[in-house]
Amino acid sequence: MRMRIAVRSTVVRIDVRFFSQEAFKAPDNAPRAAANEQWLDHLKKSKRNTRIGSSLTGNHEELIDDGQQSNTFPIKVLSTPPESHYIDVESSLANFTSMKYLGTFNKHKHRQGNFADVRMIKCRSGGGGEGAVSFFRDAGRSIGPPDGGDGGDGGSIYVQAVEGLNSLSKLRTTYIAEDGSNGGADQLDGARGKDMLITVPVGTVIRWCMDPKSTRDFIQKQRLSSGNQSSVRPILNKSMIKLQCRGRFELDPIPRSIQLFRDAYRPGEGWIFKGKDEAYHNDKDWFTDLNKKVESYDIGLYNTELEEDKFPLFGLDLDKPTKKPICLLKGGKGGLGNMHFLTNLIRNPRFAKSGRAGLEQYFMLELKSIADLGLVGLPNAGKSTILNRISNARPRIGHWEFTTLTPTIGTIDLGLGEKSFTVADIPGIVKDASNDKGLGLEFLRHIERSKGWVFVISIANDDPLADLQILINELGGMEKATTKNVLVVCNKADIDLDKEHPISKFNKIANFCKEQGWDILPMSALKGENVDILIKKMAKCAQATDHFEVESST
Ligand SMILES: Nc1nc2c(ncn2[C@@H]2O[C@H](COP(=O)(O)OP(=O)(O)OP(=O)(O)O)[C@@H](O)[C@H]2O)c(=O)[nH]1
Repeated sequence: MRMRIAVRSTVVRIDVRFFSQEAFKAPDNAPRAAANEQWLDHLKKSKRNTRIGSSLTGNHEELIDDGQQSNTFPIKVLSTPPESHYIDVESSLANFTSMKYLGTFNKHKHRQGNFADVRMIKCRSGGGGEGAVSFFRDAGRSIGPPDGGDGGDGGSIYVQAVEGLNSLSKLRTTYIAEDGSNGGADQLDGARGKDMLITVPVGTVIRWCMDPKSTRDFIQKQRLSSGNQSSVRPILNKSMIKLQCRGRFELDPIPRSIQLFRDAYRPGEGWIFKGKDEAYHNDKDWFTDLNKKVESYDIGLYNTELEEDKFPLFGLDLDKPTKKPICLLKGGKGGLGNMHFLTNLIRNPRFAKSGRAGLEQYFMLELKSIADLGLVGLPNAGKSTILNRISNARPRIGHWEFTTLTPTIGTIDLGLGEKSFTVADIPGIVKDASNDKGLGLEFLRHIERSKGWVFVISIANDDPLADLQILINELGGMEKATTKNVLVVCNKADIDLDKEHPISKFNKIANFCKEQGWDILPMSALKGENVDILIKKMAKCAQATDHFEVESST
C-alpha cells in the first residue's frame, strides 16, 4: 500500500498481478465493485487450499538465521510434526534469563564505570492502523461510494552491529516502534509507523528471554515456598520453559527458531463497525458471505506473520558488522478501509478492518568480546600488570582481590609487516566461580571466542600447579581447554628467585604442560623480565590452532 493523493477523479487502476501471485493483496486506488468482487471471489477459491499455520516446518529461508547455529544450551524435544503443529521443546529457565540481571538476588553485582556486557531490553513493534469507514461526498450527492483508506503498517524494530562501540551501557531498557496511522477519507492510507533501530557493538549475541519482572516474581514465590532456603541458581536450573519452535527439515525436524505470536484478532474477526453494530451485521447473509471470503485474506496475513515472526532459538550472533539492519520484530499490517468492501450487493459498507497488533518481546543482549587471546588467572596473579607491560590497554592495577571488575581488551602491535593481535583481561577467577563464587563466570563470555588462552599463575603461591588446575576446572575442564591454544605464564618469578623451592614448583608445572603439549614461560611482569619472549609466544598462541607449535620454554 502507498500513500495516495486524494483525487477522486483518478482512473481506476487494477493491478492484475494480484490474481495470480498476490492472492491476498486487496485491489488499491478506489476499486470499483467489479474489481472488489473479483478479488473476493478469488479469495473464496483460494480458501480451499488455505489453512492457518500451513507449511510450518518447510525449507523456507530463515529470516535471521545464519545457518550455523550450534546448540549453546541443552534442550529437550518433546514432540515434532506431524504429532504436533510445532517442534515443542523444553529447556531450563536459566537459559532464558541472566543471573546478573536478576538484580535483587545478585549479591555480587559489581559495576565499574559505564561498562555493561549484559542487558535485557523490551521491544515492541508498532500495530497497524485501522482502516477507515468513509463515503465520498460532494454538492450533488449526500452519500457516494465508500472511500475509506487503509491503515498504515506499524513500524518494525531493527538491530545493527557497528564497529566503534564497546559497551551495552548506552542501550535503553525499552524500544517501541510507532503504530501505523489510521486510514482516512478520500482513499487516504494511514502513514507507516516509524521504525526503531537498535545499534549494538560487534560481538553482541541477542537471545530471546523471559520477562525479567515475571521471572523475578516467580523466583520470589519459589524461595518463599522453600522458606527462603533455596538459592536462585538451582531454581532457575530446575524450572522448565516450554517453547514452540520451527525447524529446518520435514523429515528430521531440528528446532531452529522460536515461533513468536501476536496478540491480534483471529481470522474472520477484527471488524470495526460504524452505525449498526456487530450483532446486526452477523445476522445478515451478505455480511457473513463477505466475511467468509475476507477470512481467507486474514488467514493469508496470519500465515505471513507466522513466517516472519520467529527468532533464532540459540540466539543471533552479531560477530561481524551488519551491513543492513536486521529485523527483530516486524510491525503489524494496517487494516483494510471500507472501499475494499464495495460489491454489487453491498453498496454502503459501514465497516472496515482493524490493523494487526505489533509484537512485544524481551531480548537478552550479551557482549562477547572478540579478542584473539584470553588472559585467565586467579585474582592477583598479575594479569593486568602483564597486559600493561605488553599492550596499549591501561587496566587499573591494585593489590586487592577483584581489582579488575570489567574486561579490558588490549591490542599488541608487533610492528611493521607483522599482524597485531588482541588480548582480553577478565576479572580473576576463584575456586567455585562456576557456582557463582567471586564474580562468577559472568566474564567468560569475553574469552569464549578467543583462539588461545593464556593462563597466568603466580609462582610465588604455595601450590601453583593446584592454582592452574582450579583455572582449568572452572573453565570447563581439560575437554574445553584442549579446544584452545594454551600458554601457561608463571609470573612473579622475581620473588624468592634465589631459593630452590620456586624452581621445583616451576618444574612441576613444566612437566604437566609437557604432557598436554602446552607452552610455558616463567616471567616477572613487575620487573619486565621475559616480556619480549612472552609477546612472541602470545603471537603464536593467537594464531589458528593448526599453526600452533610449542617451543621449548626459556
Ligand atoms: N613481585 C611481583 N609482583 C607482581 C608481579 N606482577 C604483578 N605483581 C603485583 O601483584 C599485584 C596484583 O597484580 P594485578 O596485575 O592487579 O593482578 P591481576 O591478576 O590483574 O588481579 P585481578 O585484577 O584481581 O584479577 C599488584 O600489586 C602487582 O604489582 C611480578 O611479576 N612480581
